Amino acid sequence: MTDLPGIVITGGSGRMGQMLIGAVQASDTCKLVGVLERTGHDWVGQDVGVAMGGAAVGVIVSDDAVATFAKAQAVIDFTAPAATIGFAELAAQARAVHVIGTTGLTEDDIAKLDAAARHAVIVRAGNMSLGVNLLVQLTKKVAAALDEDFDIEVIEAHHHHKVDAPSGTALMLGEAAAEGRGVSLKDVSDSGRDGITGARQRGDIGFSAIRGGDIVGEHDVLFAAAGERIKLTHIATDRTIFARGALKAAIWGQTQKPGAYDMFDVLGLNEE
Ligand SMILES: NC(=O)c1ccc[n+]([C@@H]2O[C@H](COP(=O)([O-])OP(=O)(O)OC[C@H]3O[C@@H](n4cnc5c(N)ncnc54)[C@H](O)[C@@H]3O)[C@@H](O)[C@H]2O)c1
Ligand SMILES: O=C(O)C1=N[C@H](C(=O)O)CCC1
Repeated sequence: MTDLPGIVITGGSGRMGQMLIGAVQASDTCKLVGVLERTGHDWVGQDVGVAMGGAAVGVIVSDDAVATFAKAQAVIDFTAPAATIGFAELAAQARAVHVIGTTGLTEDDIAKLDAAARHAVIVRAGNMSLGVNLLVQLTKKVAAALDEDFDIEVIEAHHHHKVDAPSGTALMLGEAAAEGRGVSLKDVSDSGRDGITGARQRGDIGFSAIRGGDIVGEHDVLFAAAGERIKLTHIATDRTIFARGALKAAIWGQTQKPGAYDMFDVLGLNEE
């Protein structure tokens, strides 16, 4: 039991943080060694089991990343971009695998993570579920099979607390569609339409975001042509699908060399 990889969960009180704590506690492949929250949060200093409304589990929520990461073989991080960038350097110093689910990262943020991955194992994905990662592959294949007579639109829906758009998943799907078409998403991306936008440009990949209620996460990739439409869909109804993928990544990362990885690597979905 004591040889199991020790996991630290950052942002422990969050929607994903609580889901991840539950998943680690229920797992027989890893153990919970630390939980981090931001300074000033009312969970800091409390036993995490008690903070979550149950019995004490012997793990006190901390706001000291250096001391907490020192106990970890893996840090699972679903927080916010600024926090994640800081954690990457500290996880690398602690030689802990850094599993990143945080979305809304800029190109500059990703460059910083790639720099940290020269010395550390980092697994990052905008969506850690098996279903979405399969959908990404399907999207690439369908986009490669169709020409620009088919307009590609990525439509996503999430709960009303979500702060970033397009979602990390929508961007993964858009990247896959662009790759299938042999173009760069940067050159064809069309998001945030409002007002007199002009007609749709042939070859563009469009994004639309819906925010409402408690929607966990829904994604459609629409291929629309004259006379026919194809729609690929993923619907998440339970956040455990993301936690399951993140735990898998944390365990998988234990045997990898430093580098920047994604869930395709973890799930063995990379094509030859
Ligand atoms: N990749 C995936 O599969 C996946 C799935 C779900 C959510 N997400 C992403 O995960 C992130 C979190 O989502 P959520 O719904 O759990 O959000 P949330 O707001 O419920 O939780 C975020 C938590 O991070 C904490 N936090 C922020 N800064 C911190 C810091 N410096 N130190 C410690 N803790 C800090 C907050 O206090 C909060 O508890 C978002 O970016 C979301 O898009 C990714
Ligand atoms: O709830 C969220 O926030 C989610 N974020 C990820 C994204 O941005 O795609 C994955 C789905 C849930």
